[in-house]
Amino acid sequence: MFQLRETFLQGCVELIPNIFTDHRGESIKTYHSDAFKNIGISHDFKEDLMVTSQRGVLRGLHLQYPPKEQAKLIYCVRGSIFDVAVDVRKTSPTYGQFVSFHVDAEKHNLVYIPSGFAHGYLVLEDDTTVVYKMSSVYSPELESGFLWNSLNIDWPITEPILSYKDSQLPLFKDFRSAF
Ligand SMILES: Cc1cn([C@H]2C[C@H](O)[C@@H](COP(=O)(O)OP(=O)(O)O[C@H]3O[C@@H](C)C(=O)[C@@H](O)[C@H]3O)O2)c(=O)[nH]c1=O
Repeated sequence: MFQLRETFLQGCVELIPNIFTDHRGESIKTYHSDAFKNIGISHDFKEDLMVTSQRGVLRGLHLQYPPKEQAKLIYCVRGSIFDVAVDVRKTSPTYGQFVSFHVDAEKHNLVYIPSGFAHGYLVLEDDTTVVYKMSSVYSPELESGFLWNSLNIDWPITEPILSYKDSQLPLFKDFRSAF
């Protein structure tokens, strides 16, 4: 039901869903609990969020700490993003390493990011709408993160539009992971 594309960061994967097309349009299943279980993703997802942003907006890099850590399933329903996941699992051999994806409403790809990763994205087109499923509810007191450009990520922008909160995040080198 989903084509799985693994990355070198264990657990962080891209998924390509089947697309059913007929003369009326198309149908795409973005989530199926048994199919996800078969590829090792098993969550009782607790929240969905739909976020629209303009081109040049960068959100991240964010994570939420235990006991409300969040695995995320991300896709675009309109437009496209440069999506980044950074491994912050302290015992991981790939700690501090990252992977990026071009997530695009026209490609219909999805990205699954386990907990223990920081996440962020740059919006590539005006009126891009991103949908996330999250495995825990939003808990602002457990939010953490680090500055978007404090790792060597190849962001295709030099002066993104940031929230004030994101502009004040610490550098990655000063960030202490609780994972
Ligand atoms: C993320 C989030 C925000 N909010 C509210 C709080 C605030 O008023 C408004 C905007 O919040 P923020 O500025 O934190 O939103 P934003 O900067 O878009 O934060 C998001 O960034 C991306 C990269 C992620 O991975 C998400 O998990 C989340 O951290 O929305 C919720 O109610 N629930 C949520 O899950």
